[in-house]
Order: sequence, then structure tokens, then C-alpha cells
Amino acid sequence: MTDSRDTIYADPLREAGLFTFDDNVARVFPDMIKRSVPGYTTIVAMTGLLAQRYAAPGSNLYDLGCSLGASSLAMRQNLDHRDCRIIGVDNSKAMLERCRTIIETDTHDTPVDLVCADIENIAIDNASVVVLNFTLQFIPLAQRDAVIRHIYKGLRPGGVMVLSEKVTFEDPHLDELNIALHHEFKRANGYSELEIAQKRAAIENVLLPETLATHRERMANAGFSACDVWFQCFNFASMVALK
Ligand SMILES: C[S@@+](CC[C@H](N)C(=O)[O-])C[C@H]1O[C@@H](n2cnc3c(N)ncnc32)[C@H](O)[C@@H]1O
Ligand SMILES: O=C(O)C(=O)C[C@]1(C(=O)O)C=C[C@@H](O)C=C1
Repeated sequence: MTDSRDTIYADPLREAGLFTFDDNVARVFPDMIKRSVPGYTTIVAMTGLLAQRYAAPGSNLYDLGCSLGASSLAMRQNLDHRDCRIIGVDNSKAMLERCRTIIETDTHDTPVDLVCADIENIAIDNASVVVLNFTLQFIPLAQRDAVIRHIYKGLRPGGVMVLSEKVTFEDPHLDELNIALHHEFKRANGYSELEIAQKRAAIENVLLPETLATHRERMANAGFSACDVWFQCFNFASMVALK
């Protein structure tokens, strides 16, 4: 099945409303994220391999901000029979409804629970793997330390957190360069200047990127014994943090 094409910002919008994960976005999300995030397909696939390595028998694997379940499915399809449970969490009803349908068509065994909730308010227990693929960037800055500390507490010793984010750069020239290269990537994937500009306006103050140094400091302060970037393309990066 081909993904429905994202044309949300193709026509001039009278009001530049704030970006939300509503039904219009959920409908085109696979196409939107693949054409907007360099490395997205690789990051999701490698999340499956990381889960395969770190999933402990009898433990929980969390996919926080699961959207349509791409990372949950990558994990499920790479687990052997290890008596694990995958818990996908998202606060968008539109995303979760579609996610449920997609997960139902997959035939792998590991149970997947889908929870409609804010990731700031969920219990995290007995976790060997916690994934946040492009989710923390939407959490208010003041809440991010608490979210990462809460994840650390819920992880078993030897567990892993995978954190993928849009990032900014301390050096203004590097920041400009990476933003320009990201926009080139979008152009190469068929987005027009209008689409790029209107999306940029819609996500401003909604998606708040931070520097890699800020992420590292937050993970270290939460207690993670080691963390590093395992993938980066322009201003999108994925990190692993070990407990
Ligand atoms: C860019 S998408 C994540 C993509 C997904 N992880 C993947 O790999 O395909 C961000 C998701 O986070 C969800 N989200 C944002 N803030 C949230 C919150 N506070 N609690 C739960 N979900 C949240 C959004 O509804 C959206 O589905
Ligand atoms: O930064 C952008 O321009 C994006 O479109 C990125 C991004 C993301 O990183 O989540 C923003 C919103 C959509 O969820 C898809 C992609």
C-alpha cells in the first residue's frame, strides 16, 4: 500500500495555525515523516535492532509518542520469544486509532498495549527498553528533566533509552548550515518553498529543539551511566543512554 501524500501546507493558509497531531496529520503521517526527517527509516529500523539486543525476558518495552506504531513494530518484529510486552503511548486519539489498526494487521506474537495518555503522567515499570523517537521535542522544556528522570527510574539495570530528536547547534553558522541542508532535503523530497515555510511557521514554538550538549547533560543528571549519538544526519540525531 502506498502512503497518502502530505499536502497539508501545499496551499496558502489564511491562518498559520499551530501544528497538532490531528486526523489530517495522522492520515498522511508516514509520508510526512519520511519526507521531513532525514534518516527516519534507518532510525526506526535500528530501534528494532537495539530492542533485540537489550530486551530482557519478562520485561516491558516502551514506545513513548508512538504515533502510528512504526518503532513498536520494528521492536516487535525483532524480538524472539522472550515473554516481553510492548507499551505504545500517545496523547493523540487520531494517531492511536490508526495505530491500533496497523498493529492488528501485524502477526508477530509479542503483546502490544496502546495507551492514550500524556507521557508525563504514565507509569514506567520493569522496562528494559524505552524509546522516544521524535517525541521529547514536543514536551515543554520545563517538563523534560522530570520525563527523563522518570524513565531512568523505570528502567531495569542494564536497560537502554533511545532518544531521537531534531537538534540545534551552539555555533550559529553550523546551525544555519544544518537548517539549510534540512530544507534542501525537504525540497529534494518534493516539498515546495511554500510548504517548507508554512510548516516551519506551524512548528515554531511547538517543536522546541535543544543542543546535543543539553541532551547529554540531562541524561547524565538523570543518572544514565553512558550516552552517545549513534546516528546523525544534519539537525536530526538519535542517542542511546545506558542504565
Ligand atoms: C513525531 S511523532 C513521533 C513519531 C514516532 N515515534 C515514530 O517513530 O514514527 C510525535 C508523537 O508524539 C506525540 N506526543 C507529543 N506530545 C506528547 C505527550 N505529551 N504525550 C504523549 N504523546 C505525545 C504526538 O501525538 C505524536 O504522535
Ligand atoms: O522539522 C520539521 O520540519 C519537521 O517536519 C519535523 C517533524 C518532526 O521531527 O517530528 C515535525 C513534525 C512531524 O511530526 C514530522 C516531522
